[in-house]
Amino acid sequence: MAQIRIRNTNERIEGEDQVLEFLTKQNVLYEHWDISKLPEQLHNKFTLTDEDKSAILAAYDEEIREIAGRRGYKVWDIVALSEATPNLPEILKKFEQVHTHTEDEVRAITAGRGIFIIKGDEQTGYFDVELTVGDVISVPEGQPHFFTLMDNKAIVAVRLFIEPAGWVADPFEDPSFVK
Ligand SMILES: CSCCC(=O)/C(O)=C/O
Ligand SMILES: [Fe+2]
Ligand code: NI
Repeated sequence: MAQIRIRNTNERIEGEDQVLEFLTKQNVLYEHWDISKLPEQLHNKFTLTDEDKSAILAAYDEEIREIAGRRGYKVWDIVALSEATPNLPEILKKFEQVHTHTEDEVRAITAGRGIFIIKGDEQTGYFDVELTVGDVISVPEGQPHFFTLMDNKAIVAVRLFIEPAGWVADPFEDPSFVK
């Protein structure tokens, strides 16, 4: 279950209802998928074969098609990051720049952990969403954010897109943001 840390105040928000209420107020979709649907051998696997990726997409086919139908996503795939990922530092450098997308950024975490740092409303400022397995998040189009890994340095997520071109990030210069 996700936990929130508001960067300006260091306030933490925990608990399903409180996290859902906070993220909903910030226009960030937050849902859950049942992690027990994932074949056990994939629960902590971060270097995935194409068969592994197909098995994850098959395990969650119903959930994928339901959210895709509800929110208009057309394509989906798997992203897996770990210390075994070639060029991980370069990949993370890109993800760790504040950026926006011209469509929702939808991620369903199926293994590991990761943090989305999202620009909230004027009063809130930037907040961390610490995601774990089963968490599903959608950062709305145009909302400034960035992503980084947590201490375990590994994550697997289902990504859903409207645009077949997939992941396109537009850098967002934010003088108000200090890392
Ligand atoms: C685990 S999802 C990788 C991060 C990503 O795709 C993105 O756009 C971050 O903002
Ligand atoms: Fe992004
Ligand atoms: Ni398990």
